[in-house]
Amino acid sequence: MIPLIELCAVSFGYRNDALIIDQVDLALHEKQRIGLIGPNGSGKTTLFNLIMGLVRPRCGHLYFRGHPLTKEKDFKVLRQDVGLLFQDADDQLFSPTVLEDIAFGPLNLGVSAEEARTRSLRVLEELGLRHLHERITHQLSGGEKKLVALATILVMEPSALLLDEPTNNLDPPTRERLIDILAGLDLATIVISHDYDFLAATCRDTRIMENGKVLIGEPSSLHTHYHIHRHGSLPHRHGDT
Ligand SMILES: Nc1ncnc2c1ncn2[C@@H]1O[C@H](COP(=O)(O)OP(=O)(O)OP(=O)(O)O)[C@@H](O)[C@H]1O
Repeated sequence: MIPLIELCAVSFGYRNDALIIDQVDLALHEKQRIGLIGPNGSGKTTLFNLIMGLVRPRCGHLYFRGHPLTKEKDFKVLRQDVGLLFQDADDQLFSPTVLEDIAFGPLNLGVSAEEARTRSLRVLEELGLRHLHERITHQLSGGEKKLVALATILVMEPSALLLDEPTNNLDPPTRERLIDILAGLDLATIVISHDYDFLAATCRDTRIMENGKVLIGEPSSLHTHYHIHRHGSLPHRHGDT
C-alpha cells in the first residue's frame, strides 16, 4: 500500500551547519500512529517542518500519497490534508475568540459562515470544549489553548496529524482526555513527545530520534522517568548504566 507520507533518505541541516536529519527513511500509512521520542535538539520538530515543507531537504525525497513533494504547490496540497499541532499553541491561535479561531480554516476554504460555525461548534462539542467557544483566546490556560489548537486542526477534517509535544501544559485529567480523544480518532498520526507513557498509551509504533537518525523503538522495554537515575529524562532501557 502507498504510504500517506513517505521520506526516503532525507537529510537536512540549517545553512552550512552539520546534518540534523541524516538519511532518514520514514513511512506513515493510513490510520497508523507513530510515536517519536528523543533528546532535546535531536531534530524531531525539524522532521515535522520538513514534512510540512517549512524547510527543504538538502537531499533525499518526500512523497505525499505517492506524489513527490518538490515545489511549494505540492506542499500546499499536503498542508490541506495534514494538520500540524505546534509545540507552542500561541503560534497556532491568532483570532480574538475561540470560535473565530476554529472557524478561520473552514472560512478560508470558502465554507459559508453558518456552516463554519456549525462545524466549529461540533468539533468543540466532540472535544468537550463547547463551554469555551465565546472565550477570548489569549486568556485561555495553556492546556485549554492546546486543546483549542487541536480543534482548529480537526475542524479541517485532515487525513493525518502531526502532534508536537501535545501533552505540554496539560494536567493529568486533561492529558487523559487527550489520550481518549486520540483513541477516538482514526487518523494517521505522528506524535512527538518526551512523555513515554503517553506515547505508549497512544501509539503502537515508537521511533527514537538520535544523531540524525530515526530508529525503531522497543516500546515494551523503553521508557523515561525523572530523578531516579542518570538516564532518567532520556529514553533508555533498564540494564543501561
Ligand atoms: N532556524 C534554525 N536555525 C538554526 N538551527 C536551528 C533552527 N531551528 C532549530 N535549530 C537547531 O536544530 C536542532 C534540532 O532542533 P529541533 O527543534 O528539531 O529539535 P527537537 O528534537 O524538536 O528538540 P526539543 O525536544 O527540544 O523540542 C537544534 O540544535 C536546534 O537548535
